Amino acid sequence: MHLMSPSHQKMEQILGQTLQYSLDYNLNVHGMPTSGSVAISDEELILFRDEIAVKRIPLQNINEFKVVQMVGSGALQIVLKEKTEQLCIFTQDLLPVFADLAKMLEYHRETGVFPAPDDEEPVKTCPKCGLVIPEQTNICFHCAPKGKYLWRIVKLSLRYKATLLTALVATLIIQLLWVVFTYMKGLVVDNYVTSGSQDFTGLLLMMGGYLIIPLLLFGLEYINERCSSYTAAQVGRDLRGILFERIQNQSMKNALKRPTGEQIKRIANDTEKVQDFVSYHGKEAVVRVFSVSVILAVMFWMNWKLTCWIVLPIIAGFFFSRFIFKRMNHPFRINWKLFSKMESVLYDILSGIMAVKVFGSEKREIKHYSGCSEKFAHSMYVANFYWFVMFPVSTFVVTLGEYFYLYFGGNDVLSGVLSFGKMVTFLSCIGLLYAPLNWLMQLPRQLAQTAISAGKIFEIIDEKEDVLDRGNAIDKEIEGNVAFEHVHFGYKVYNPVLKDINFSVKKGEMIGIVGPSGVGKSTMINLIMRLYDVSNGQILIDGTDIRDISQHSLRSQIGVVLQETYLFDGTVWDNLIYAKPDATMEEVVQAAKIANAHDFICKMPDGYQEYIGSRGYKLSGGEKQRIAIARAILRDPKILILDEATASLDTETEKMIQEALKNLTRDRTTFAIAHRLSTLRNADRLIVLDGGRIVEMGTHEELLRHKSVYYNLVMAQRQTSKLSKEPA
Ligand SMILES: Nc1ncnc2c1ncn2[C@@H]1O[C@H](COP(=O)(O)OP(=O)(O)OP(=O)(O)O)[C@@H](O)[C@H]1O
Repeated sequence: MHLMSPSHQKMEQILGQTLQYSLDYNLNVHGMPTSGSVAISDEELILFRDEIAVKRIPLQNINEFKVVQMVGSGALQIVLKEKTEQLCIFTQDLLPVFADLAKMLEYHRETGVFPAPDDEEPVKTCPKCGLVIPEQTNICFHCAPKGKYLWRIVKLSLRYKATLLTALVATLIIQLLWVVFTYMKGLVVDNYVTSGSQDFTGLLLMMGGYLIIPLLLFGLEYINERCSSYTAAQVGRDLRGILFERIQNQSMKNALKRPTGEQIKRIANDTEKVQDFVSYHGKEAVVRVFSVSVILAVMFWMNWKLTCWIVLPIIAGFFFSRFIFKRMNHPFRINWKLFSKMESVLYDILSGIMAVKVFGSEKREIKHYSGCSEKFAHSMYVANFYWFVMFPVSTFVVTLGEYFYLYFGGNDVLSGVLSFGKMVTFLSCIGLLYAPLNWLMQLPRQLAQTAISAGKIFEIIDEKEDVLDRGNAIDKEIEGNVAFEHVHFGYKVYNPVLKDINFSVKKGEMIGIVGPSGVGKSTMINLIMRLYDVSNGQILIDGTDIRDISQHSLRSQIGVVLQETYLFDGTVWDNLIYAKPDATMEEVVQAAKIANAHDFICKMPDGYQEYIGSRGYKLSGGEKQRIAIARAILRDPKILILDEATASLDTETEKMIQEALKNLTRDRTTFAIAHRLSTLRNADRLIVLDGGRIVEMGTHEELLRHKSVYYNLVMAQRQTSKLSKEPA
């Protein structure tokens, strides 16, 4: 449930009835902070103030719900029979949430149905803390279980148990060897230096034995580095693979809700952070904790009283870092967001470099990007501020132990309780102890960053898909009969674009879809391709609901030519065979010939192997379009979709492309959208949309005779064409 205040259940208890929605407002009439909620049950709207129901209005008495924007705030209003009443006021950030609530209530008023919050996500608030979840995320980062994310990374790394454990064991042995090495130093001092034994041979043997340790350390370091790097590289690869696959398979709705730059950041940058954690920080954390435990055990064994003086400040330091760590998450989250924003802006500017140049907005974009960069730099400083405080304070607190030791240990040596060699060994142990401790004190910063990156990765991986293959979905060879039965659709369920659409098309028919801009023509073909699922009703292909056909099978039998053809960075050949990777040379050339593309391809210096650059920038609009048609021909689709396929072309090129399209549409079910109505004159039938509904259907001549919406559109276009001297 998304429209649910944190006190939703409590309000249900107070009222003794189930609530459909509830939302908290936060300002009183004077604009001062207050706490209250608006709750909607099946029958009533109830206004709560400080958990007391202060107003109850039957829904049937309300004629309209609306949200008005004020200076820095907003208000929810209801229109009753005689008056308009302001129900509550809230801060600007809650405006979208309340606007969604108002739309959903309007939808209920018109249809009697409460849009199910699980069908749609108009507003997302965390049920635990009540904070609004940002639109492009599905989790509340305030409450997200950071430890769980880190644990999932560990589990992923366990796929490479052998190398991971080898690295871990090698590092543990390295740490142990350092302890032995240090202990031996004390033995040398006590037995050979301060004892006055004059045993030079013994000293030499001892030093010889010493040499084995650095040699072992060398070998173990090599094993450790090799295994760690290997494991990290594999985990990074796996994570990028899983994430990329997930992003590829997500629905259009999910794909569009995050800026591209942000998705790139997640795949490239966040997986790298996780990789660093696996290769270094995660494993080292285990090893350093182990080292600290072993060294402390040795020290307690040697002299527990002196060790206590060392341990007390460490405990104080530990609690201090814990306190700071909790406060570091929020600034690092902001820092992540600003970095992601900076990447998105960069991606947007670079992708639209043509528009930037055309509008001469270089300076504006430089300022725009610098602004983002500046904010990011500031957030980095703020995020690290806690760290600047924590690190020196913790280091000071922890090293106090060394001062205590020097004083009390020195007293013991002077009073003969402790040997000088033991004191040296103990001092070395303190040195050994502080090295991992210092490292561990830096860990919170790394953990905070890794947990945020891991959270962002798992957020996408765990995302609930809204367009899924049904359990019994089949791969079906389709013929091309299409039927819409009572189809309703809205990108937001309470904001319908298409309403009760009914028609059926026989295989091989050509259907033109016409209507004013924004009426839902492209939406209709998006539904045929199942880029979105209908909100109500069904679309049948050869009598089967398209939700029962696997998405791969369905889309592989649909060909699309859009107004804006997307060509990938590569050669003409690469782009042509994108539609059919196993196409032969003959098939490709044949398709290019039918699409009237072969001649211009052959005129290019490298012919089919000509490199056409990013988005095919070396080609003209008409050439790109003919490549797109050749691609559609190669695919040999049963259903063809032409969305403004000739809109941006001059008359000469359009003629050429119309010819190519005629070849393409033969014997295929075709849905064509075109604003230039003359291009649809030959369609078998035209579907005319207005206000989200089909208002007319028939041939060009029939609809002209009908003298209604289509007739008016044609006349209006003829009028404009006369002025511009273009064919209508
Ligand atoms: N991904 C989307 N998310 C939310 N709303 C959308 C989305 N795509 C389109 N819309 C809205 O749906 C409505 C129908 O859009 P659609 O593109 O289907 O219209 P159209 O008839 O094809 O328009 P045009 O002729 O201008 O291309 C518009 O109000 C549009 O703003």
